[in-house]
Amino acid sequence: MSSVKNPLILRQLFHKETSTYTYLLACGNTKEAVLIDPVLDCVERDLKLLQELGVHLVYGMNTHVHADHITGTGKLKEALPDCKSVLGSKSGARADVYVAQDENVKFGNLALECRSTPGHTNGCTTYVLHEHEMAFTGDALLIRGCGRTDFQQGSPSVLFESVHSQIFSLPKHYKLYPAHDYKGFSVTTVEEELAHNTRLTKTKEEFIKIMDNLNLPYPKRLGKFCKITSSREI
Ligand SMILES: N[C@@H](CCC(=O)N[C@@H](CSS)C(=O)NCC(=O)O)C(=O)O
Ligand SMILES: [Fe+2]
Repeated sequence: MSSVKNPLILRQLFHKETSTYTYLLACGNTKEAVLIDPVLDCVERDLKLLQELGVHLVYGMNTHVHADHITGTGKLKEALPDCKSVLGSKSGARADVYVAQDENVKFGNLALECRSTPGHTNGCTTYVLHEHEMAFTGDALLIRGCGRTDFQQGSPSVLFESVHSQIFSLPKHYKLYPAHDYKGFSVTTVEEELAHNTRLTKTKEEFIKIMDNLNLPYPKRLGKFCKITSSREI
C-alpha cells in the first residue's frame, strides 16, 4: 500500500479583534475545501482567498458557538449556495449538518473525524484530520491553556475529561490548532501540551480550582452577541 498522503492545502487566518483563528483546509486533488470557525467580519477576505487558491467550499464548520464573534457561515452560504454549515449536535444553534462523536466530514479525498469535547460549551467539537496528523480543537484546548468554563454551559470537570480522553489520547506528534490565541502562538502538539499546558497538566481537582478562580473579564463582544438562540444561523 502506498504511504503517499492525499495532499492538503492549509491556511491559518487570524481575526485581530477577537484573536480568532479560522482554518481553510482543501483537498489538493479535488480542490474541495472547508473553513473551520469563519468569522463574519472576515468573510470577504475568506471568499477572496478561496477564489485565489481555486478551491470550492463545501462546508463552513464551527467548533462551537462562540460567545465573542458571530460566525461567517450564514454569509458564506449566501455567496456560495452549495456550501453547508456544520455544527456539533449539542450546540443548540441552527446548522445544515449536525455532527456527533465519530462521524466524519468529508471534503474531497480527505475526512475530518468529529470528537465531542464539551466543557467550554456543550456542543464543542474537535475535528481530527488523521491523514495529516493534526486536530482543530476549538476552545477546548488553547496553546498552554484552555477555554474558560464560567459561562455558555461551561464545566471544568467536563472539560478536563474531554481534553484528556479525546485530545491528549491522540498520538503525541499530532499538531493541534486552537480557535484562539492571546499569547502569540499559532500551533502546538499533543506532546508539548502534555508537558507544558499550564492548566491541563494538573490533577482534576487542581484544574477545577484554577478554572473556578480565573476571574477573566468577559470577551469584548460578549455583551452584544451573548444571546444565542436556536434560530441563529450558524
Ligand atoms: N479579555 C479577553 C477575553 C477572551 C476570552 O474570554 N476568551 C475565551 C474564548 S472566546 S469564548 C476563553 O475561553 N479564554 C480562555 C482564557 O484563558 O483566556 C478578550 O476579549 O480578548
Ligand atoms: Fe469559545
